[in-house]
Amino acid sequence: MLRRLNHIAIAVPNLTAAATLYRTAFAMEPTPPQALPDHGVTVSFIDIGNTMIELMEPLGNDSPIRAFLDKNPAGGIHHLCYEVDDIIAARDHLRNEGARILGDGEPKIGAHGRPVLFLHPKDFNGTLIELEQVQEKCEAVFPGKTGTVFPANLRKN
Ligand SMILES: CC[C@@H](C(=O)O)C(=O)SCCNC(=O)CCNC(=O)[C@H](O)C(C)(C)COP(=O)(O)OP(=O)(O)OC[C@H]1O[C@@H](n2cnc3c(N)ncnc32)[C@H](O)[C@@H]1OP(=O)(O)O
Ligand SMILES: [Co+2]
Repeated sequence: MLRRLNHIAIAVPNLTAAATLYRTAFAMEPTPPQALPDHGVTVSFIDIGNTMIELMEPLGNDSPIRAFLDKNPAGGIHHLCYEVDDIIAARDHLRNEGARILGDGEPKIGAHGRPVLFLHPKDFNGTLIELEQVQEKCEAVFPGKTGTVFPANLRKN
């Protein structure tokens, strides 16, 4: 079911400081900050070739990463994002296997303009998992919305 690792997400208390760290320490250029109010985060991505790093800062009072940062004030690895061919088929299979799908169970458009879902970390060895549908099937899940917010420099397919 799983294809490539799309990104590793790191929750950070300050996105500007984290971007500066990656720029100076690793000579990598993060994408400009992208505010995603529907997800309660502001993100920057760093393409390292075989995957991406997602730096995330809380946005708004109800940010889903707020409690995580309260427990890890300096930041930390927050989730892994795997690509899948068909997010609805993956969700239904995982639900049948007993996994909890977070939120209302319906995919939302993620940072790359593709449908995403999250799986409860307690069902996956303490690891929060994001599933992201690969580009070619997006149109079937969200007609007309494919690629609307996906930065051209991060398109893989
Ligand atoms: C930018 C868009 C998108 C993309 O396209 O890339 C994103 O990445 S958005 C990223 C942010 N969005 C989300 O994380 C959505 C899904 N997350 C959630 O629904 C919640 O964060 C959560 C996973 C249900 C946790 O809820 P929270 O209220 O923060 O904590 P709880 O107390 O309910 O946690 C229960 C339990 O789980 C442990 N936990 C929490 N977060 C993580 C984590 N990231 N990794 C591993 N474990 C985690 C938490 O410690 C609790 O454990 P116990 O203390 O043992 O009870
Ligand atoms: Co993510």
